[in-house]
Amino acid sequence: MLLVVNAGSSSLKLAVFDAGLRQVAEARSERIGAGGAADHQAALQAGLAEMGLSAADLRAAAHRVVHGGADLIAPCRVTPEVEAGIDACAALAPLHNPANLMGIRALAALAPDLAQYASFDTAFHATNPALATTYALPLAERERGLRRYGFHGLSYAAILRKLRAAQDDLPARLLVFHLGNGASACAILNGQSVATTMGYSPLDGLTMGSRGGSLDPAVVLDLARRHGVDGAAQILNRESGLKGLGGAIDMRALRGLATPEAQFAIAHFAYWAIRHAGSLIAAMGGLDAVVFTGGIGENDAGMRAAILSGLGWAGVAFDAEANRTHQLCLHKSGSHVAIWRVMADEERQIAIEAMQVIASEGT
Ligand SMILES: Nc1ncnc2c1ncn2[C@@H]1O[C@H](COP(=O)(O)OP(=O)(O)O)[C@@H](O)[C@H]1O
Ligand SMILES: CC(=O)OP(=O)(O)O
Ligand SMILES: [Mg+2]
Repeated sequence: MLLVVNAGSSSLKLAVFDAGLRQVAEARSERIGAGGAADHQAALQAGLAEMGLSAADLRAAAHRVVHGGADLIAPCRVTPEVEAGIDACAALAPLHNPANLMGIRALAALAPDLAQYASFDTAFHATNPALATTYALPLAERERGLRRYGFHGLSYAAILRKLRAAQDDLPARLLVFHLGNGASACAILNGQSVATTMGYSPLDGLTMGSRGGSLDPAVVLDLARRHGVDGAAQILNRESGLKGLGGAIDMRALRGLATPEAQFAIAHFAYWAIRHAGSLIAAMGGLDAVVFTGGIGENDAGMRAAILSGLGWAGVAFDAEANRTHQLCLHKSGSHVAIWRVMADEERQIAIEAMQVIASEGT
């Protein structure tokens, strides 16, 4: 059996797949270190116990790793070198990579002989052209790896897999919104990522739960001068976005608040999703289909309606009743653009990728 570990900064999602890629168990723990499990190792142990499994039952484990940098662009076995590579990217994804490493190390402590694999959120965007990934910075800075990478790639890859399974032809120009706690959008042209809203780190792009999305770099300089680099990082990663504007990270909580600030935060989220969509549609030279995924994209009909209403100019016409009742197909008949709601499926994607690596090892 294959254990998939999706370790977040304060959460741990586990899923277990059998050799036929059937999901046979899952467990989720939240608020690690803040009222939940004491640490990731305790959460892992509790999760395995909840699923009635011990480390001895497992054939392998596979992890979501958010930032793989320029080198880690394909799923692989976790070796000391790979661990060092993940560690080297930790400063670029401070909410994610340290937690991903904790998951890997916690499991290694429980089961030292277990084969572990990693899949990278950045890998899907390795097809972006240099024009899209290059920051117009001096060569010496670019050579240090300052460039756009993009994230949520496991979710985007899962969407393509599901669309391919459901229909013969992929739409040529596909815009996907992954709207969860972290949020991004991606332009997928002929099945390949060509542009995405996140950049060097998962801070860029859309308004998010506690990250503000795109802003003028001079704002970062100002924050760093006033609060120091660590203080600025704290503000940008944990105190901005919906939390900074509306007082709650969580979209459901924000909708419950119903204050003018909360309303403004929700409107800001939709407005910037539409603005960034315009840029992504331009990068593809038009639009044939839109997909929503992630906790907000899948469940918040009001947010979908707000974003789709702002994309009428691109030929998007949605069926309000289908949207309100969370159908999988949301376009009006006659819409030039198809609109679908697709469940995020990062865990199965990680399992599939790990199985492919295992098969290529011939073990
Ligand atoms: N029914 C719902 N209505 C509005 N927002 C929702 C709903 N269900 C979940 N969400 C939002 O989805 C977000 C979490 O998305 P999710 O993809 O689970 O996050 P993560 O990035 O941590 O995996 C939160 O803002 C949460 O409030
Ligand atoms: C990359 C990223 O932002 O991930 P998440 O949505 O899980 O925070
Ligand atoms: Mg997520």
